[in-house]
Amino acid sequence: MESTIVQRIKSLDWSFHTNSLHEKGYTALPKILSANECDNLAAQYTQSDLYRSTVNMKRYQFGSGEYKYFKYPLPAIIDELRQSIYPYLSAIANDWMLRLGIHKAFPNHLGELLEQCHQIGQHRPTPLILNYNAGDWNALHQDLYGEVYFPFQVVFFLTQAQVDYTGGEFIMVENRPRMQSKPIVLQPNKGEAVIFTTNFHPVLGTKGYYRTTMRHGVSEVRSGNRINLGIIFHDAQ
Ligand SMILES: O=C(O)CCC(=O)C(=O)O
Ligand SMILES: [Fe+2]
Repeated sequence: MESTIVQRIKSLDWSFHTNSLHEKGYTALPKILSANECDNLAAQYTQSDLYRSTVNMKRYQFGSGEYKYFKYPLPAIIDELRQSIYPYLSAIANDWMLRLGIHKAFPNHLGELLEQCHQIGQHRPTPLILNYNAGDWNALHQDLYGEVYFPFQVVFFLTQAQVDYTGGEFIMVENRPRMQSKPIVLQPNKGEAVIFTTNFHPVLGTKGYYRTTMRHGVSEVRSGNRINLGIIFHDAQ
């Protein structure tokens, strides 16, 4: 992959992905990171000076496995991904707020959103790298971290299903008011990504838009090692 991150993000079919986010609350992106970029990010898992904290998932009953939150300054590739994807999503986020009658407008640039986070004491970076071995899993959850939050996040798959690991499907559950929940199971390839709602998804009903809430997690890894990069846009308290 010769092109810059900005060029790769720009060349995505944003009208397709925008539609898919509106319709389903998530969208699966094609390969964005090269195998080499994935390997480098995964190999940096043990480089402790890059991270501000390490979470043992079992200890907090979040599932089983381990993840680490990056420190500022973020590695350049993560910063570029986060900055370049954000503006496409802030436009959709603003449509969602209008549809749901929520008086909230997200700025067009990530820097301004982070500024809003800082003003209310949310200073800590949220991009993270997750590492699962056989038997590990991630309980259904949301990544909100404070009063200011951005309604989308992105997860990049740094290892290859059926080669590096088996099991470990990416799971989303859409909770529909007064209806049974919708399960969504994805197993993207290495270098691919999924954009999904952090909290809720506006769905058009007979009386206008209503919200469903979505949670995400990971099914048990049956064998091997699965490493993913999560990009959350808001800073944490
Ligand atoms: O490992 C995964 O695919 C789940 C990652 C996750 O929970 C996140 O990116 O917020
Ligand atoms: Fe998460």
